[in-house]
Amino acid sequence: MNTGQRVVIGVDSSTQATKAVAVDVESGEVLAEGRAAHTVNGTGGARESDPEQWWSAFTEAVAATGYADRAAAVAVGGQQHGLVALDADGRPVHPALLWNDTRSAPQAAALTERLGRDAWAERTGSVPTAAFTVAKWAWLREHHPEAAARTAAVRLPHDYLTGRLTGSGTTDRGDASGTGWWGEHGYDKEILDLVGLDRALLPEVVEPGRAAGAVRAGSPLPEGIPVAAGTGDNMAAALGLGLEPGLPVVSLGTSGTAYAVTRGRPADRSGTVAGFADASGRWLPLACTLNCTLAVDRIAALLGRDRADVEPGGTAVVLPFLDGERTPDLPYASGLLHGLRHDTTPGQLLQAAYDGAAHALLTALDDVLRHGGEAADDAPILLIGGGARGTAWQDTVRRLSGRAVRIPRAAELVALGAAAQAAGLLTGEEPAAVARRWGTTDGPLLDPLPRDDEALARIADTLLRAGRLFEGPGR
Ligand SMILES: Nc1ncnc2c1ncn2[C@@H]1O[C@H](COP(=O)(O)OP(=O)(O)O)[C@@H](O)[C@H]1O
Ligand SMILES: O=C(CO)[C@@H](O)[C@H](O)COP(=O)(O)O
Repeated sequence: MNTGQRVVIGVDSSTQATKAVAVDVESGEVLAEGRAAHTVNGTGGARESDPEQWWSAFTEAVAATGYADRAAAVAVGGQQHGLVALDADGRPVHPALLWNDTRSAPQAAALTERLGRDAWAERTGSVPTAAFTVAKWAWLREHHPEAAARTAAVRLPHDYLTGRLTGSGTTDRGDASGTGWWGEHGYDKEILDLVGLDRALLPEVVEPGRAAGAVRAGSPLPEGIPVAAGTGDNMAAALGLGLEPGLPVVSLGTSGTAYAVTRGRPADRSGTVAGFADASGRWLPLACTLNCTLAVDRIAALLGRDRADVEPGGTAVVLPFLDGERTPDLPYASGLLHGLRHDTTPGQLLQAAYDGAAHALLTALDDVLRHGGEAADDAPILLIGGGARGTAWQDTVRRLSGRAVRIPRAAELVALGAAAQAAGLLTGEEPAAVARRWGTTDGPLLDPLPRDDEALARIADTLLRAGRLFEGPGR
């Protein structure tokens, strides 16, 4: 063992699992990884998890690295938007309402109507959809008023875990920007009043580069080591990639996301692009879909095929909106198959599911770059998340974007971003600079394929004509 070696732990508490990496601060070598799964409960539009289970998974994944007792600093990246409402003893008053829970769609629509799209985009950077915490809090108040009344603290998933480590209520600008009640100048009192939420229930927003606190007793980590602010998982991945303005990222996981770091503050009144803050003082315009790898894997299973077993050609369109959809904003949608012919093959249907899942992300990419004002038309896409390992996903992104694609060899970029934030506390460097020094984007560059405008047009046309099939109750 190298006794002078400094090790940090970075954690990704995502929808399906917690992943932890132990990283050498100097070289960036990932020394060990740990993982523990979560349960997501709910049918129809409901998606809930037990925050206590996140904490158990956190301790299990961190301990599984084998480096917990040697860690010099730690940070947590977490799934965005989830509502964790705690009572005065720090216990959840209700299971956490996750980012992909669409029951809050009516509340999002009512809130959007109340202030108007322009005001939301101007004040918070985003027009709220069902994903945003503000809509979830409004849903909780409406459907479980007794739980809302008992709430003494409102947290996001990464705030909850950071709070379990430090004993303090903290968040950061990146994750706060996904709530719908935070703007460039802090919490928005008028929006909080609109949803009857007391500012005193919210965590302190820790400045980039500052610590959230120190580890207290009761975790596998050494007492007293610094805990960095942490952030939302997409912001953590941006740190983990050492992202510079103009470089587009597409992440293929439970959610699909397309984003870039920008110097300008985005404000898209159409709502396609969310104007998130990043974790370092810049911005992170981002488009997010609810149906990505899980939906395509489900369709492969229905077809009885391996997920890589795709075939080109045909006229079928699959809109794999198994969970409703957020981009486009169709929370009541379900999956749709159109354009089936006698000669359509199962492999073509599976390819159509990949195309349908990638379509919204890749068409939103230009908007993402434009809304931050730093478009680089021919920059390669950095392709990350579990799906980036699959050749069918890689080829779909190349064919529907017309861009080259780089596949970073580093797999756990959210956890690595959290590790870079923790390392930055020790070395005084910017976390993104730490990640660049670690060479986290190294990996193969795949050439672009000619953009398949025909497939894109076919999907766009089906979406347009499906119209009322995707509408919800009362529309
Ligand atoms: N080799 C692969 N090819 C295609 N998809 C993959 C591959 N390996 C993992 N996946 C997909 O990656 C998903 C998990 O991605 P990940 O980014 O870890 O998820 P999360 O969003 O929960 O962090 C799984 O749903 C799985 O379908
Ligand atoms: O809601 C969003 C982004 O706005 C999602 O990207 C969540 O942050 C969940 O991510 P994963 O579980 O897919 O990592």
